[in-house]
Amino acid sequence: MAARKLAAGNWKMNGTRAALAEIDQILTEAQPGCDLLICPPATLIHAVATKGIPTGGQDCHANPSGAHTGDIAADQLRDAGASHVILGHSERRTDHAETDAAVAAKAVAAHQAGLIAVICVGETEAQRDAGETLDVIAAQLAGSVPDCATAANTVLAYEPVWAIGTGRTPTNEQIAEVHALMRDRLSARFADGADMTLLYGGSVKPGNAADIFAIPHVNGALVGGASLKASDFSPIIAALAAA
Ligand SMILES: O=C(CO)COP(=O)(O)O
Repeated sequence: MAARKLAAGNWKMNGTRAALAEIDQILTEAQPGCDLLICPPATLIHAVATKGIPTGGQDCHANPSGAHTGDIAADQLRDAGASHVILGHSERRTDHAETDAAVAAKAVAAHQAGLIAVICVGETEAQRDAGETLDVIAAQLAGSVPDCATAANTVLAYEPVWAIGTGRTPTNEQIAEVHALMRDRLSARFADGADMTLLYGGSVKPGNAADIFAIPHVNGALVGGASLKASDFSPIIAALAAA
């Protein structure tokens, strides 16, 4: 099997039920050969999943249940209709001090619940400026991706922290360098690492999507702001389908 193409939208803390009309519009733009995923806020997971589009959470707890006010278990996401969960997003790593080990434990919980883990890695601007990007990514991959990862249960997303929500993107060469490293490390560690879907995320827009999808080992995108409106997300889906 080859890596599947995936256009994933991360709605972050945006959207109320009024936003569900966008899902209907996005569904009309679905393309053969390109998987779709919407990760809405937890309050909308069930409603989005009910529309028949693959749906993901944005985090889960490492434990299956218990006294963890405000948290959500992988099984609960699954019960609400989710098939995926984003883990280790830089906003979680920063806002909630999530370590690589915590992300890996969440990924194990996600796999046990039958969810596909979308595990995020990415360097800060200071780390890039210091020439540490490849070391940072390699360390995050080693620490955040659990041994039970397979191409069927895990997707990786490279999201440079400095490119998220800023309108800035790395050069194609910089993206290519990181995705090649990811492919190498995953292939060396996992029997089917060559088939794992690798996403790029960070200021993906209709205007830059086709260029980014032409980069080797970029199998799709994890899109923030431009996934909130079908008018922005649909051309990105079309660009991926055409890549
Ligand atoms: O963080 C992101 C997706 O998870 C990227 O967000 P933007 O597309 O808004 O830069």
